[in-house]
Amino acid sequence: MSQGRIKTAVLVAGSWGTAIASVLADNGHEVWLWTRNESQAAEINASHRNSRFLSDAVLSPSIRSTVSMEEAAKDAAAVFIVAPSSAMREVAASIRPHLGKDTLVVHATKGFEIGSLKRMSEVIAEELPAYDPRRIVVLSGPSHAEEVIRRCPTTIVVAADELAAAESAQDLLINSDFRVYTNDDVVGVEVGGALKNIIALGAGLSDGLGFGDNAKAALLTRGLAEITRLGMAMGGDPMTFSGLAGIGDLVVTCTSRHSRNWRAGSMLAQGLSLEEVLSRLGMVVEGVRTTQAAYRLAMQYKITMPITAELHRVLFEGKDPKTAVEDLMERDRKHEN
Ligand SMILES: NC(=O)c1ccc[n+]([C@@H]2O[C@H](COP(=O)([O-])OP(=O)(O)OC[C@H]3O[C@@H](n4cnc5c(N)ncnc54)[C@H](O)[C@@H]3O)[C@@H](O)[C@H]2O)c1
Ligand SMILES: O=P(O)(O)OC[C@H](O)CO
Repeated sequence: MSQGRIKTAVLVAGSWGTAIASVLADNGHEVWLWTRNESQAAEINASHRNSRFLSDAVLSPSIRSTVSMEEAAKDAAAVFIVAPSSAMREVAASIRPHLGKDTLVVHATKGFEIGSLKRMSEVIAEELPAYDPRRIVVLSGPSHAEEVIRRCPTTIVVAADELAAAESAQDLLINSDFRVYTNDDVVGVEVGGALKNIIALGAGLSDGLGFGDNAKAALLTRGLAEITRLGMAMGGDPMTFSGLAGIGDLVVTCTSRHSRNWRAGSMLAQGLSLEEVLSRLGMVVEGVRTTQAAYRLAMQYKITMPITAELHRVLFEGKDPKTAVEDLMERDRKHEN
């Protein structure tokens, strides 16, 4: 069922927010793209470009950018929060005064809050206490902004406890280039989307070290096993990890040249420090913080996550990546399942 043209707000104007704004504009909706950066808003409005994050793309002239949260979110029928996980609490809190009772809230962020280990929908629910948490929608799946903005065929999933909310998000976003499935497993979709970034960092490291295709297939397969173990312990449906937010996103992030997580891993393999890698990329690499969060979640839920644990040692304890792979290969013999 079509909702006709509605006012939408997209927060913030990074790579993924800009790509989602473009899908909404293509579908004929009124789009307000919020950023805290005045020169970025001016560039989007004057030249229809977001040169820092999607340098080759020309944006729809119907996308309007603003630094005013009130202008973006007031009377919006749907608000899409596409902030880095580190900024989620701050951005969600800043919408509170402007959010209508019936506004649809969708988030597309892949990560956990590092201090509390909460999922993003839990953080949003805390910051928007008057909003029905069953209507918070999570958007995830294999989707690089660089391809969505070129209208390459892409499939994603939107999940909410209340299926009607997920269907409203599906209705707003779906078109012939962007196929949107619904799901009711919020936990599985959020956890799958967050944890795949850890494995993508590992895949980049493995590729950077020249370990070849067998090693990468092993990382994806055994990575999916540990994602599924933790995801199920947190309450996710095992089937979700065979879907778009699980294996789908794992494949694209571990194999695409667009992936910042994969690129960060391959740069670490060249001997760059984590600080150098993050400064050279200049965009969010969620897998770094997610490795910290998942390492602690694995202890909390008493789940074995050997790849995550080794990556934690490489990223934060100065372990040599080659030694980490050797240690993974020399673990005690195991039964596959
Ligand atoms: N890029 C993709 O293809 C893609 C696809 C799917 C999901 N995601 C997810 O979307 C989220 C955002 O990633 P991105 O790729 O758009 O990141 P990005 O690095 O391209 O942009 C991040 C933006 O957030 C802004 N920002 C940072 N802290 C802020 C704060 N406190 N307040 C306001 N704005 C702030 C930055 O200025 C920047 O504009 C991540 O969780 C990522 O995993 C990204
Ligand atoms: O570029 P990455 O590694 O942050 O991945 C982006 C998306 O999550 C891919 O689905």
